[in-house]
Amino acid sequence: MEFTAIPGVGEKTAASLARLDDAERALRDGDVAALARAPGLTAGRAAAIARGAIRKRHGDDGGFLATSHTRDLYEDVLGLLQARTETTYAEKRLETLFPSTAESRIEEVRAFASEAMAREVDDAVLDALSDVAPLKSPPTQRVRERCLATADAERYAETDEAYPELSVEIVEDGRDIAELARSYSTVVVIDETFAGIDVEGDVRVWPDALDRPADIVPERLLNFFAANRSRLLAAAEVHEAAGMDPACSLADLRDGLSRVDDDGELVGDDELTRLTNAVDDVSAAVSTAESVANDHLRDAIREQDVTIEGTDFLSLVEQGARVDSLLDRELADQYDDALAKAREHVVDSLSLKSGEDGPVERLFPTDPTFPVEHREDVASRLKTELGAARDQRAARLKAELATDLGDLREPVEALVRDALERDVELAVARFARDFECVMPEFGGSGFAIEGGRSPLLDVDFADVDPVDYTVEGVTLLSGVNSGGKTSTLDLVGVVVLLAHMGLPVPAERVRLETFEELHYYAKSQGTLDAGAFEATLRDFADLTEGAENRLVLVDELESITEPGASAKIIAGILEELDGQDATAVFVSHLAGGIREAADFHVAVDGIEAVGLEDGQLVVNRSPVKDHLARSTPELIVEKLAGESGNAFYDRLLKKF
Ligand SMILES: Nc1ncnc2c1ncn2[C@@H]1O[C@H](COP(=O)(O)OP(=O)(O)OP(=O)(O)O)[C@@H](O)[C@H]1O
Repeated sequence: MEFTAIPGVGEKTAASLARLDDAERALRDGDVAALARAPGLTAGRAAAIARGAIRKRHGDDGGFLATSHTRDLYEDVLGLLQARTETTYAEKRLETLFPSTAESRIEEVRAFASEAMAREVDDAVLDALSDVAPLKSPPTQRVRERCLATADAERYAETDEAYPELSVEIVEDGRDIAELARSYSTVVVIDETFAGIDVEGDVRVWPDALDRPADIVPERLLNFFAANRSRLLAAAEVHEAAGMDPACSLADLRDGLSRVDDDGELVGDDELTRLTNAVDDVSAAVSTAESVANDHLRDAIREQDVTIEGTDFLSLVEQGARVDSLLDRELADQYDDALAKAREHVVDSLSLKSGEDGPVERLFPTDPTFPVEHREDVASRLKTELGAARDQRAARLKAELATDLGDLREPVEALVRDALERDVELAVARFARDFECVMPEFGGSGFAIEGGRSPLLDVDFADVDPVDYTVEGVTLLSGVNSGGKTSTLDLVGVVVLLAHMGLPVPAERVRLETFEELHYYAKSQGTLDAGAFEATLRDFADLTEGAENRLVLVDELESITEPGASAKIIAGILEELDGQDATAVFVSHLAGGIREAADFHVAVDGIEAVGLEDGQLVVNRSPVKDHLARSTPELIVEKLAGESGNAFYDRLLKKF
């Protein structure tokens, strides 16, 4: 695949994507986590690239979000979905859902969303999901006790790249290999020519070394699983709690993970623990054994009546305190006992097995001496032999575990991905549940919303009054202050955006046209100066051109300039739109003036106050079709006219 063909992907990003193993799959699935593994790509950029790839696949030019306010509204809608995720992955993945004009794309997401809405939202699943994250690659860890060797300079580079954990050594002959075997516990020679070589030490000739990472560096797999332990266990839990079909045996996964600690070291093997402890305890055991022997001898000497011949006594006096011969003669048996006790202590405290205690025999001098001192070279030999036994066992166990984990390496990617994707589905399911959504139907012209409730209102969703609103063609929306005109435009915008994203909408029923563009203009913050007015007018001039089936939502455009001029401008824009088959809703308090200025019959809908209750307006939130709603001042004057006997209010009311 030509990555540069994706909108927004240049040469540099394409090169980065090419370094991924599974870029095409990741682009197809919108797998932002996998894309973000490409060097230099952030999760946000990965989502943008995934969007570009989707657009390209569906032939969508990406023009739906036509104004900055439309884009803001999309961000708000996306935020509501993202707030219902447990994982950062799902948060980013939701960014690959965008309003599209391509029917195939809308259909694709609708199929996904319909399935998602059927998912049960279970707290245990959400709990487990909060600990799931994309699998990470732990940093390369050097392994110092093993090396690779080759006489072939070409294979050297390849091997060095394949095994960054190990030293790769260039050798010329058997002597070089023997030399390496003295420095490393294990030497793996990768050249066939050395097959059958006979040198001392652990030397293996594996010409297929490049295909055997689990044998050569089992640590790689162990570290990977150790680093991802909590993510993997959480993904396993998600599968169980949600009753999903896991990509690998969860029992095997848990068993494998129980055999390695967080540092990638083996755990759970008693024999390895015994050997590891023995190596660590050799010095302490030997020194305690020495004390045991000396204590025994001291007691024995104390209790012994020593008869000493005159010549011996003379010799002692003349030669200094050499008592060895005396000990030999008088306490030979006791000395043997002392050594036996000392050796026994070493064997017992290190839990040595037969075959491992060879050096222990030679640990103390057999000729009687006092105080007894151990032989350091023998103690160190004991430590080296135990260390070698430990390393061999660890290497064998690591290789066995790496083989078991190796079988799980690929499936766990899918295991975690499936769990993360479930979070995306559950976000959609929770959104649909929280805002009582239905799947909209596409067809006809304009839109028809029944029982729509905006999730963006500043009141609790439970307190939002349902709104019915149908528009075909171009219409003005009039209504009392704070009646809900802006909220109605927001509702229409939200419903249309969600529908074009392929998602369910917060309403009882919705039918709508497949729009090409959504132009939404928010209320301007007040009268503009001449320059700003000109710029705004240019913006609106753009509105009069563009895709035929566009939806235009404009909130109180009149505030940009004085009412008379505003009415004319709005009338002019409406005329253009009316002639182009666009759908448009313009919120305005100037319906009368606009009608007068327009050269076609402008439809006016109205959000009406049905009365005043305790000084508060009681509003029917659903716009009434073809009805110019009375304004708040009119309602208040009417109220005063009815309540007080002052004829002024009656006269005033007639002016409305
Ligand atoms: N459908 C609804 N259900 C419940 N409350 C609503 C609904 N629509 C609007 N409101 C409430 O009315 C307030 C005013 O709504 P909104 O700003 O949409 O009115 P408006 O008609 O645009 O006002 P203005 O004429 O001042 O521009 C909202 O902040 C909200 O509290």
